[in-house]
Amino acid sequence: MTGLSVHDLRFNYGPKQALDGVSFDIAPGAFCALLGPNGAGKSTLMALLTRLFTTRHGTIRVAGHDLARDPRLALARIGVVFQQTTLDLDLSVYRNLSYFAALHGISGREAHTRIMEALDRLGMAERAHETARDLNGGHRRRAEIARCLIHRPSVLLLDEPTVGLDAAARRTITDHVHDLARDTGLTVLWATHLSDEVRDTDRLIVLHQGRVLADGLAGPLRGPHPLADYFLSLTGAPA
Ligand SMILES: Nc1ncnc2c1ncn2[C@@H]1O[C@H](COP(=O)(O)OP(=O)(O)OP(=O)(O)O)[C@@H](O)[C@H]1O
Repeated sequence: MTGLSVHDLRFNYGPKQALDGVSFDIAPGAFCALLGPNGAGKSTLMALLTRLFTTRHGTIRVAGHDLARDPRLALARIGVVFQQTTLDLDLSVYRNLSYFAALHGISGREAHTRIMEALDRLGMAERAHETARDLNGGHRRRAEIARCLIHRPSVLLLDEPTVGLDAAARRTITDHVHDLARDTGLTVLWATHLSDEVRDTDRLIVLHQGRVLADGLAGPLRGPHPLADYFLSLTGAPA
């Protein structure tokens, strides 16, 4: 298994149990939507997957590397898009990506090739020399996703990456990331509370109050019902 594997993960904020025995395996090249209402535990899970938080309860394996035992190897295989933008708005798109490449020890011609390849994948090559501040929200997000690809990760983690974007920009970004999983074998974990971002062919994990309530292909799970109705019936919360 070279994708993402989580086993019996538990995490507490003091007396508050945010994750209560979360387990799943995501195969390489799969697009997995992590659907949960506010407070489900999505951000806590992302924080554990990126090692912002640690826990003694449970295991995480990234591309076969145990995150607790081999953090450097595991983290090197991850690309992350956080909820809040982390671009330097005063730099060009290209400089944002070349700075990130340098942090990963990639420079010169190799860095240039990877940067342009990544921007091209996200339909952003023509905007390489625009200042990040001048981009709209959707283009900023695409630049951030391109930046995540520079070090050629195996697993891409996105924490509600479409928050604040309009419907067209949300659609473009979800399409791009689905294409990435299909074309490059990248394993994707896409946290969202919006059921319209999930396709029937996606793997779907429903998280609620720190527990996995459902895990499978989205189409068969929802059956004849719209996904939003299925989600409501499981969690009592709208999506
Ligand atoms: N620093 C904290 N201290 C105490 N409780 C917290 C803290 N951060 C989160 N929680 C609680 O842990 C639970 C999971 O929160 P988390 O932010 O992981 O959920 P989420 O699914 O990401 O929600 P959202 O979509 O609102 O970001 C919630 O009940 C939340 O109130």
